[in-house]
Amino acid sequence: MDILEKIPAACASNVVVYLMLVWCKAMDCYLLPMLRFPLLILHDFFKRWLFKPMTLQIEEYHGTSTRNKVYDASALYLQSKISPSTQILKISQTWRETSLTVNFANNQEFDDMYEGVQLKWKFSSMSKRSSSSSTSSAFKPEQKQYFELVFDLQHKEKMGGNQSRTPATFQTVAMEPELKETVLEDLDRFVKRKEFYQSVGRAWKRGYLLYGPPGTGKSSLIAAMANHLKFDVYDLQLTHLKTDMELRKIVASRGCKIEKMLMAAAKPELEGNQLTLSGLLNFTDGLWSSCGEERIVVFTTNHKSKLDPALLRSGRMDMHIHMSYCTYEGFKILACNYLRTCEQKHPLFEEIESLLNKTKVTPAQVAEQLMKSEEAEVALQAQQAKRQFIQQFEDKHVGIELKWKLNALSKKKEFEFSFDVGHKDKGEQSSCLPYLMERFKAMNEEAKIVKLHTCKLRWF
Ligand SMILES: Nc1ncnc2c1ncn2[C@@H]1O[C@H](COP(=O)(O)OP(=O)(O)OP(=O)(O)O)[C@@H](O)[C@H]1O
Repeated sequence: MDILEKIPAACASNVVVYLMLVWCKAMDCYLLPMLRFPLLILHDFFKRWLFKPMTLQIEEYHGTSTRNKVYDASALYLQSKISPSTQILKISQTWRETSLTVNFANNQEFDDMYEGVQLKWKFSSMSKRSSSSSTSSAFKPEQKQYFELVFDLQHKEKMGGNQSRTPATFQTVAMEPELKETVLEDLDRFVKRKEFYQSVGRAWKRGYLLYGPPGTGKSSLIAAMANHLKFDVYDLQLTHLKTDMELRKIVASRGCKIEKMLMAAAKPELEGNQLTLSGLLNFTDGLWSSCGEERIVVFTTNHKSKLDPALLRSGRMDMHIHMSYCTYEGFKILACNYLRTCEQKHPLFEEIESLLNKTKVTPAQVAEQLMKSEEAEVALQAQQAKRQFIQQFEDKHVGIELKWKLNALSKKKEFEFSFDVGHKDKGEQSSCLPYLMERFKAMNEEAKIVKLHTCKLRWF
């Protein structure tokens, strides 16, 4: 009886196994091949839908004649990607060459992978129209060659596509606390006021001018501003641009691709390049009107006085921020950054405060000293010692404005003394020594410990 009951169950399980085998066979032989095509289309569709490309363009030349190091490094790297399976290559050999030169062919592509991110490289080369009217002897490449590196936008941070995000923040930038507060408030007010700008019929944009000597933190402040607002920075070295056309192209090609952009444009003095004032004004004004999102432009210069007032007027440069030499307040921030002496006041601070009041030293110079040791004591002593040995002063003598710098750290213990070249006759070397010796006497004690070897004249 028991056996009779089990027979239908065994048959049923056999049938199920048989049906499964038939199903698998059918899937393998008929259904999967039939589904493959629609599945591929679906896969492609979703991939394309989800894939937002980010392209890094790496040109061979920066400006007109300076080679781009990133291009050379990319070319070297991609040489290693040439394999027996590479389908196209450009081969050449001149009469003088003994071996073949292998190069990339136009539009040649390479697939690549970086930390799990799918990459595509593309090489492009195009002939440039040579301007026969040009009389300049400067080197001008006949081919424009560049690589494009494409990856999904979502991997931008990993790929370092956001060049702007340096670690500087408002907390780490050494500047006067009130000025820092004013800049922060101004930025926050600006980003909150989209409707306000619309209601008064103005483009939603703000311009800042950062001016001051090299190494006072202008670039650091730009990074801090971008990090605070989570904006992308587009860095533009105006001295590298040769024509207004190049500037216009930048606005047209890149300007609007970056949402929430902070454009940092360095050195708008227009000295030594062919950009014109109207080109620069069109650029700043055009940048706003061509793009809908909020825009911030920060110009940086070491010489505000050399800028045209038209560029400085409110509406173009709304806020002018003077970045100056290191004050005691700034020093405390740097000491906190580098030595973590944020809460406590080190016994050497008082002496350093009085030395900072007497000398001009940039935050970059202070930071360099503080980096020399992780030990607060050692770094602060180095700081104090350096302040005693490097001193810069400005002075006036027989109606001439003078700058002098005493550097007892350099091997020769030299003393630099400079004045405008127009006063060359009055300031000749023979008369500068007695003048300086007299000034030494009037100086603080630290200056006296330096033995004067040379009086080096520099024209500026
Ligand atoms: N105010 C500052 N606060 C914090 N760090 C600073 C400051 N100024 C300079 N530094 C340090 O010195 C380095 C150089 O400074 P930075 O490039 O910001 O100066 P800069 O004023 O932009 O100079 P340049 O006019 O030559 O472009 C920075 O990387 C930073 O480490």
